Amino acid sequence: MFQERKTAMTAKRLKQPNSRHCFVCGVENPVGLQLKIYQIEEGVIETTYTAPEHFQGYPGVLHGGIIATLLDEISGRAHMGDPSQPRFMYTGKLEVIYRRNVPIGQPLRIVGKKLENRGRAAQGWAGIYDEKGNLLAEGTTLLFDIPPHLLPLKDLEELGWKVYPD
Ligand SMILES: CCCCCCCCCCCCCC(=O)SCCNC(=O)CCNC(=O)[C@H](O)C(C)(C)COP(=O)(O)OP(=O)(O)OC[C@H]1O[C@@H](n2cnc3c(N)ncnc32)[C@H](O)[C@@H]1OP(=O)(O)O
Repeated sequence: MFQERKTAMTAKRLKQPNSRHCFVCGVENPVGLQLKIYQIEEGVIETTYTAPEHFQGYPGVLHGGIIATLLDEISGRAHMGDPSQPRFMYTGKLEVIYRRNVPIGQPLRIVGKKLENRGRAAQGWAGIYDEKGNLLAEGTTLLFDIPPHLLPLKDLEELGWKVYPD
C-alpha cells in the first residue's frame, strides 16, 4: 500500500536533507533510526519506518518515548522548507495522543504538517499510521526558530547536512 502511494506521489516528492549524527536522521548514527524523509507537498512531509524489537516497551508495542521522538522530529521538519535555506526550530512543547498501540515489526507511515506560524514560533503536527491508514498516534508541537548564530547555514554541509542519494 505504501509503495502504491509512493508511486503516485513520485512527481512531487523531494527528499529532505539528512544529518550525520541526529538520532532520527543521522546517516552515521549506528543506534539511530536513519529515516529518509520526503516533502510531498509544500508543508507536508512523510517517511516510513519499521520499528525493531529492541524499541518495544510492552511486548510487540513500540515504546512511547520512541513514538514521541518520531512525532517531534517529523512535525518540526514540516517547517523546514527549501533545503538551501532550511528553517531549523527547537521544540518548546510536544503534546502526544497515543490512540492505539503502535506495533513493532510492521511498516508505519509518518506524516508531518505545518500548522500556523506566529513570528518566530510555529505549530506543527505529525501522525503515525499503520498500513491500513489507521491513525495510531499523533502529536502537536510548539516550535521556536533557532537563532542563526547557534546554527550557521554556512557550516551545514561540513556538519553532514545534505540530501543523500537513495
Ligand atoms: C547538522 C546540522 C543540523 C542537524 C539537524 C538535525 C535534524 C533537525 C531536527 C531535530 C528535531 C529535534 C527537535 C528537538 O529535539 S529540539 C531540542 C529540544 N528542545 C530544546 O532543547 C529547546 C529548549 N528550550 C529553549 O531553547 C527555549 O525555552 C525556547 C527557545 C523553546 C523558548 O525560549 P525563548 O526564550 O525563545 O522564549 P520566550 O521566553 O521569549 O517566550 C516566548 C513565548 O513563548 C512562550 N513559551 C516559551 N517556551 C515555551 C514552551 N516550552 N511551551 C509553551 N510556551 C512557551 C512564552 O510563554 C512566551 O509567550 P508569551 O509570553 O509571549 O505569550
